[in-house]
Amino acid sequence: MASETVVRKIEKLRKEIHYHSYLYYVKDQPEITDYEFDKLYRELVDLEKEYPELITSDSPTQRVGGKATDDFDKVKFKKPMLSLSNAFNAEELHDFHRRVTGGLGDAKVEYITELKIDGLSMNLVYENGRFVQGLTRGDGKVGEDVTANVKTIKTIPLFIENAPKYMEVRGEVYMPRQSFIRLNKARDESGDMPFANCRNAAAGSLRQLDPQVTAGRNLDFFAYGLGSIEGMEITSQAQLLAQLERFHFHVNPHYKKWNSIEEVIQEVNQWQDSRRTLEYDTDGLVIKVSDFAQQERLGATGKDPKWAIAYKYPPEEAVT
Ligand SMILES: NC(=O)c1cc2c(N)ncc(C(N)=O)c2s1
Repeated sequence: MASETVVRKIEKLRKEIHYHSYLYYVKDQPEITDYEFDKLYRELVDLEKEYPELITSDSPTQRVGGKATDDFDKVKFKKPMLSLSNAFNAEELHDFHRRVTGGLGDAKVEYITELKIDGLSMNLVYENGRFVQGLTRGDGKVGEDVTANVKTIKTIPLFIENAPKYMEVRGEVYMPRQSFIRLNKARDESGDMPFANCRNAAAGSLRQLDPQVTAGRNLDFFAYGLGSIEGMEITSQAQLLAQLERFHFHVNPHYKKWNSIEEVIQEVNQWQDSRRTLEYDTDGLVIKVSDFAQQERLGATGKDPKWAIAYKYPPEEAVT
């Protein structure tokens, strides 16, 4: 039976490895060498081999631990995942603004803009800080349980310090462009059909039946929202993004706050071309009323929230 010192040693190693993984994969600012990291990891693997009863699902050694499955369980969301209505030009953004100010009795509105990532939306469930379940969006009411595959995504924290009792984090799983190009080259060489775009490649990689295959696809995740939550008070989208960063999630850095729809329109125009320099595909910008109380007041019609809209860029001409 493991002694108290072994238990403490294992917990210390896990915390260190989680932290250095965050620095390496999320911040891209490692503080130790790969050699030192590998030594810590090897030490934990050896201790867990010696004391298997101490292995927990949130240990960094359990990222690629799941077994292959032949289908995914379907799970009902506590809080449905809404979809976004679209705007395709400035006039439609003015219409959105008129609806928002009308619905808020002309109160002052702060907007926040975030890049719309071309991937697949996910719901990640954390209980007392431990990652316990990853669900695809599905139809917004029922998602598919792809937990074993989600665990292989290195920027998704398996354990969060000072987390609330229950928290659902929402965001986008995506495949960086460089990984997409490498994957299609390998598929071409092995005679497999190439994926049409990054989004299809991410969806195909996440819905793999074998987590070992998913682990090799270099998927990433941008956190941007919350599902059901207990034990944490957040009052705005801007505050939420800052809190998700403090929880060590990968948060897309290009979010900005604005006090007028005219500034939002300028931001939308600014990204029209410059988004092509990013390392991942985007298909627009998401514009949200930042204040959560104002979001509540505006509510949602059916599936679409009235406090957010997606501005969509025309699809890029496919490179022939
Ligand atoms: N369907 C949705 O509600 C969203 C979809 C997306 C997406 N693909 N990328 C970014 C965000 C965001 N930052 O809010 C959202 S929100």
